[in-house]
Amino acid sequence: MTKSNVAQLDDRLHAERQSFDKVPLVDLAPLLDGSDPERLAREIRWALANAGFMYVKNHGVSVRLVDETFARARAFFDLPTSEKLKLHISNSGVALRGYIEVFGENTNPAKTKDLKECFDVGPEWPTIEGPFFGPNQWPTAMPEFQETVLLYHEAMKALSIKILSGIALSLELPADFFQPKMKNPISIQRLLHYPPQSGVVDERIIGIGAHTDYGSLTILAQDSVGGLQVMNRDGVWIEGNPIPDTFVINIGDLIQKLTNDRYLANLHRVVNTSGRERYSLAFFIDGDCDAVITPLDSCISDDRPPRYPPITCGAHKFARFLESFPHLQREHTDVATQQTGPAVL
Ligand SMILES: O=C(O)CCC(=O)C(=O)O
Ligand SMILES: [Fe+2]
Repeated sequence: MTKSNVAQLDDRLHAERQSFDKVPLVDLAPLLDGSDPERLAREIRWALANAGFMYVKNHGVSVRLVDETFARARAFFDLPTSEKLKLHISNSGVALRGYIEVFGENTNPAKTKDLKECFDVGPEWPTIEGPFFGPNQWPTAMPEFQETVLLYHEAMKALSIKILSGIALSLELPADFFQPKMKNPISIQRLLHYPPQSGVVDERIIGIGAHTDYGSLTILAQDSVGGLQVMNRDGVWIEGNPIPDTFVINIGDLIQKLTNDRYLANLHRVVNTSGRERYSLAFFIDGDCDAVITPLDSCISDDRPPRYPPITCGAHKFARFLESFPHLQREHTDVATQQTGPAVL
């Protein structure tokens, strides 16, 4: 555990939380087999209100698929940089798909540069329809890479729908609450590689800078190396050490807004001082591009008026991307804010 020198929860967010010294672990079996969804809802409620993070076990995703996706990711990042740069995200026009080199995206740009490289894929979409829907870029010499990554992305989408049903129950909403706002949701499957840092770590360069995630839900698979850290209410970084056969789940800004701060989109970062290469697979899902997020009635009271104005998923997400992608700052397009008939979340 390390005391933060980077960022703190603001006072309003800080005051309402209970502290934790390890990220809670939640068994998804009672949700998936229907045996005790209420107990699960209570566990999710505690985890998301206080940590914004939880490990999940008994998630039903094949270990083989996870292992295979890690193997494909390693093979991809082992390609020469010149090959990877041919698939650079800036080549995909306004669609945010492809390769991002070390320091190419900085998640906490005022404080740190990100010592990571990554590759982003989304739902297959033949034409460019804005930043979140467009054709993917693929390494043509690796057809098995495309096949496995798309399968993994589908498995994550299916799991996210189940977890979101548990989150809905934890908020005393119907299990299918999120469904009408997720007809064609924004989702990104990201593969990440963190080179190790050795010697004296320059605090201005770390694997991924302190940040909150932008969307609704993130499902993270990490290898055995470690380095993920999550902030508790006292400003202490808690290690999110790898636990075999689990995923790390966290919520992003959109669920914090939806719950009027009852649930926390928490700060996290990666520092890889293990001496080994670290790989992770991060899946992000939001709502439909035009779904409007507005605080739930059940999270509003006289003492707690709405803290967030309504915003569409697409507009929020694109604004956050603009902060962290230098190439977007150069070629800014406001296509994400074009909307068609908003659905209210
Ligand atoms: O690689 C990890 O462990 C965390 C990645 C992450 O926080 C992100 O991509 O938003
Ligand atoms: Fe993150």
